[in-house]
Amino acid sequence: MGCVSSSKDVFEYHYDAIEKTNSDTLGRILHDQTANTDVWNTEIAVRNNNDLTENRLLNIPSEMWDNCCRRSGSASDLSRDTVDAYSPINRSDSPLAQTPENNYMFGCSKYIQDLRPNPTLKNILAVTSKEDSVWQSIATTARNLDWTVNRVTSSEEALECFHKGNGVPAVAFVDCRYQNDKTVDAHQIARSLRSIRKNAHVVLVALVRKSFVVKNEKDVTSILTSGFNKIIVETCNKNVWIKELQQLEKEDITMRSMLAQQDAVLAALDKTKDLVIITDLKHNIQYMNKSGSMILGYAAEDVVNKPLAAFHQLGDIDQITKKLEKNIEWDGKVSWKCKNGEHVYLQCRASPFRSFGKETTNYIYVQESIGEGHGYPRGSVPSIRKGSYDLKSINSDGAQSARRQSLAKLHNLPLEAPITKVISLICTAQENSNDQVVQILDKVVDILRVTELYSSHLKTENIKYDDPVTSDLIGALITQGPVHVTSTRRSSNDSATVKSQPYGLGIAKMNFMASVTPQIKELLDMALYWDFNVFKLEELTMKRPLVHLGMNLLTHFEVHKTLGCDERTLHAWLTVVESHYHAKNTYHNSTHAADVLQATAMFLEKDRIKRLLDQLDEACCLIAAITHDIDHPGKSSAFLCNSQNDLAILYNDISVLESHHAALTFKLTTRDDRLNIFKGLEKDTYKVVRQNVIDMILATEMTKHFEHLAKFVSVCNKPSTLDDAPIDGLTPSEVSPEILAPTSAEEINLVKRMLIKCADVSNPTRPLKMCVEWAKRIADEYFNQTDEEKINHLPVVMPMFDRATCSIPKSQIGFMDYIINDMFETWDSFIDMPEMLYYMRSNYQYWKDLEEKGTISYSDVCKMPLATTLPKIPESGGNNAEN
Ligand SMILES: Nc1ncnc2c1ncn2[C@@H]1O[C@@H]2COP(=O)(O)O[C@H]2[C@H]1O
Repeated sequence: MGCVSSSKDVFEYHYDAIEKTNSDTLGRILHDQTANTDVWNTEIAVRNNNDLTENRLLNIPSEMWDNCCRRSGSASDLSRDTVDAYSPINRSDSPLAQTPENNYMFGCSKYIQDLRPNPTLKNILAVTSKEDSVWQSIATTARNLDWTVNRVTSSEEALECFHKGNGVPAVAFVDCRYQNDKTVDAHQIARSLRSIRKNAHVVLVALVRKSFVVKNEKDVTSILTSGFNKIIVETCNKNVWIKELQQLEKEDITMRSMLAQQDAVLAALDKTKDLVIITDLKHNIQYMNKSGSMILGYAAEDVVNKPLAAFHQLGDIDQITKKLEKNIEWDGKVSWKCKNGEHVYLQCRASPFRSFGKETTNYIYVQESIGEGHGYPRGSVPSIRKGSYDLKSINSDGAQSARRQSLAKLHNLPLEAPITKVISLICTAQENSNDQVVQILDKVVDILRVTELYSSHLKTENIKYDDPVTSDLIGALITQGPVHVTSTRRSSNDSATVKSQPYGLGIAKMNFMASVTPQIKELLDMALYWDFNVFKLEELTMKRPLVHLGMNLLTHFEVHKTLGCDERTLHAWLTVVESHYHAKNTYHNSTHAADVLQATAMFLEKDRIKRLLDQLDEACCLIAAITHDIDHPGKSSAFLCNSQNDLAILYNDISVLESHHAALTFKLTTRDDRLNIFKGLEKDTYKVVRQNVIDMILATEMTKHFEHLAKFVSVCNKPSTLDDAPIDGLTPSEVSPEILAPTSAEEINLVKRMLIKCADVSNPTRPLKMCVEWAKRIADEYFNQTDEEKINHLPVVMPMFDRATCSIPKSQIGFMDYIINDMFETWDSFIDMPEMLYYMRSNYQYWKDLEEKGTISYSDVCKMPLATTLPKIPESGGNNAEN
């Protein structure tokens, strides 16, 4: 007894034929007789024509099938190993299946292993008009093996069983022994059954007489062609039926279960939003899922058997296919051509797939789509794009795939951050753009995705400085944390301890100005001119310029009223604050604070700023200016880090000084009601003030200079009025108000940061006399630091700032070139302050001239007479430079 059945049977049968010479079944006779051609060909035809799905599931591609069948004429060619390896049942045990390439996308062996045949499938429908001993033998054996057996006596009844849908038999035995039996028409049953899709997986067995297979090759062919899977020769031998039924259960029914499972997998592929394409080895598309059709607009028939390259936009598909041909996975972006001529740019992972054996059998392309539960309209690509740009840099291992998923999820969160909106807008723009633009925009998106969006990529080591002094200065200013960390020596005299100086609270008067000398009063009358002489004030007030200028300007801006405190508190606060500036510092003392306050007040007077800021903003700006360097030790943050100062330890080497200035401001102010200028504020208002003041103080940190500047330029550099608007050929009426002055809270914050930053380093834009004085003072402070570093064997942060050798003009030219000039040009275009720019430019020239003359040292500069070199102030400028 034997049979010719499914593709797998062909191999196993073939193997049996090699192995066993003692043939006792007709099947083997059948094989022997037909080993050479027609029946095999017919069998293949049945497979390929009637049951493509099965062929795919069995993982025996037609070329392999062909090869093996071709070889069936010389059975000894086929080694046992090869046959075993091809056998789905044996494959998982075969050496081939256990090779390391199991990492490789391997085919169904795993699934076959995993598969547990559904016990409810063990039911047989016997279709025969005559219940003879052969049928009794089949039925008894089957029931003993736990099969359910039902019998019907006509074709109609048989088809009825399949049409009703419930409990459709897994196996149908059709009696084909009686050629003239009109009640059971085997061909009709087979054809009707196969015409209904849901019955495609039923195992149809033809029960025939021995003479049928021995003599009628044509009839064998015809019965297989009509849709039968197996031909079994009649027998009453129960052992034969046991073997047949076991084979049916283990193989045929298992195969049917797998087919059902594959259908489920295909249905799942059709439900996924990812676009999946499978090609053969020649890169012809074999399968594209529904998402593919939805996104690209093609029906499956449009693409199947077409070369993949026909649906690809750029020529780089070759690069992908070449990788795949070398069995290398490929990950990257692919531009697919849609049916309507548009293009979709998707992140794709292409993998070789090996269904069996050692060779690749297919290539699988999965394009990841992430996002909303939409019904895949063609325009739904933004969600896919989101995935695509997130996934760009990701390689091909599983961990990165997981990361890809979480990134994708992150981007799907309803985050309302402006940057996510921007990215979303860019993605929308990409949809209608050509590839070149898409690629450029992808790069833009990549840049936008970085967290430190506005931090400058201008690193110390990347800047080409004109000279070493500039290199030292700018490098030190824009570098965070400790420098020259090679030294492990600890400083023995950390200098940043907070030293309170004695101060008197009782002197505050309601009318502070009444108590000051006429000279001071006269000077303070000029407090809102750019050429206000703060050094004169320093001198007249015996180094207490901050209290005097502070009272003058804070009352001018009515800060006490805004804060709800009296002038007495204001005065007490200023007194305490000033006392916490170190008078011994040549630069970072209360005169510098007064200078920054004065510049801040001047900026606040500008129309554009007035329009933007309310009184609370003004108060915050003035308070931040007054306190921004409180308790400055006269050494840089880098020095504090290098010397492991307590402050550096407290603030983890991050924004050490600025953090300290801000923290001390609030500590001092709030610890004593008599000087607590915030006491009168509502809790929420206080929070806002605190936040604002801290933000502005921190903004003075020079390591963030380029970041703040870039942000300001990109966000706030718009025309202030419609009259200023005619940019890019637009007339004022054509300019929408949104592109004018900044309005959002964030934009206002940027303006305030820029304001205090400019005030903080405005000294090179002051009248020459003051500019030079500041330059000498800062250089002196730097020299002191260098001296101290050398004495204490600390890393020298700015070695060029050596009292004996340093070129002051060079340091100023460098400072202006890298920090000041661009910043003030930008600021001037925002607030319109020509005198500031005028001084800046003429001062720059002054330093250039000095450098040319070789007047470079600190003492040289000190000796230079300034009066004669003072420039003329332009019309709108100050009038007080010589005070
Ligand atoms: N005229 C100047 N020449 C060189 N450096 C300066 C000058 N003015 C200010 N700076 C530096 O700029 C820094 C701004 O922040 P700080 O006030 O903390 O410290 C300041 C000095 O280090």
